[in-house]
Amino acid sequence: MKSNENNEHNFSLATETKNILQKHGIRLNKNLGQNYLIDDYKRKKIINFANISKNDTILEIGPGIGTLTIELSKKAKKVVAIEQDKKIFEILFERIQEENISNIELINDDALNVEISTFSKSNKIVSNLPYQISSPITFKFLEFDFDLAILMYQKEFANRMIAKVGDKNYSRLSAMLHFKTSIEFLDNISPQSFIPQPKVNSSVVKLTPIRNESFFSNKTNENDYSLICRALFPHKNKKIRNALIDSRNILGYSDKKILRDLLDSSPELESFLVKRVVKTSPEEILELTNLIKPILWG
Ligand SMILES: C[S@@+](CC[C@H](N)C(=O)[O-])C[C@H]1O[C@@H](n2cnc3c(N)ncnc32)[C@H](O)[C@@H]1O
Repeated sequence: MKSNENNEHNFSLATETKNILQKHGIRLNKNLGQNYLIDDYKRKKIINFANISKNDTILEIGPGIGTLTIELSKKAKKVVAIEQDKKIFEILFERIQEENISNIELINDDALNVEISTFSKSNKIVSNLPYQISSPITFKFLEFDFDLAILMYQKEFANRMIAKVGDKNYSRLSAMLHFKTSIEFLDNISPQSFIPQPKVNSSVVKLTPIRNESFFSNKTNENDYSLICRALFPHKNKKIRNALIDSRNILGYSDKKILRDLLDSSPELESFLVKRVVKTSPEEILELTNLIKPILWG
């Protein structure tokens, strides 16, 4: 077992990465999530998970000095890579020129500010994400029509994405992602696979968007569902009735008694109100949203 684990690492990338950073006098910036992959074995695995062909255009957020980017460009038709850090962008730009690579489009910007039309040039996403933007960038991905995404997140975040109803990690994130994408755990990556070593473990997951959006009917749009999730999940171990009352401001009620009386006077809500949030599936939250909407907001 131990020797297998050791075979699962190959740090040949470490010297190359350190040399590039040293040559340009770069000190990596923790605030930008700059932990660079130095494990060649894990790099190969991540790229293989994406099953890339010459028809694929790959979106990469945070290419850094090109650790994944250059390998991706050898397999894909094109790579669109968005790097926020100007100095790091320049290093990668220079590498691409020196190696005469013509199929990487490199953009120097905050990925959260880049138009979705730029994202949608790609059909696959492969990224070792900057963890500080995990949530907004994941929701941004879900605004366009891609085939699959292979993404690295902080392990705890990945666990919250994957968690099912009743799990201790079941969260607003799990409930929000549930109707939009299927999520598969692929691999764990330990801090030794990066420089500098992060204080957290990482996981690689695969997202496959769910394209049938009929679950959000005219009656209940996604915003209503999202609002109810925002109200429920800060109190996920409480019963729905108490969670809603505690989150009355989110629901637009300042008076506790008015909201409590409204909820208690609605027989159709009765069976929901006594359930614990953590035991309520996304389908049930959707049903609750449908019922509660006319009661709370007319
Ligand atoms: C975890 S590192 C990954 C680097 C490289 N892909 C690797 O695997 O070694 C994340 C990269 O994202 C960049 N970054 C951070 N915030 C960003 C943002 N909002 N938009 C685009 N790039 C960002 C950082 O500068 C850093 O280079």
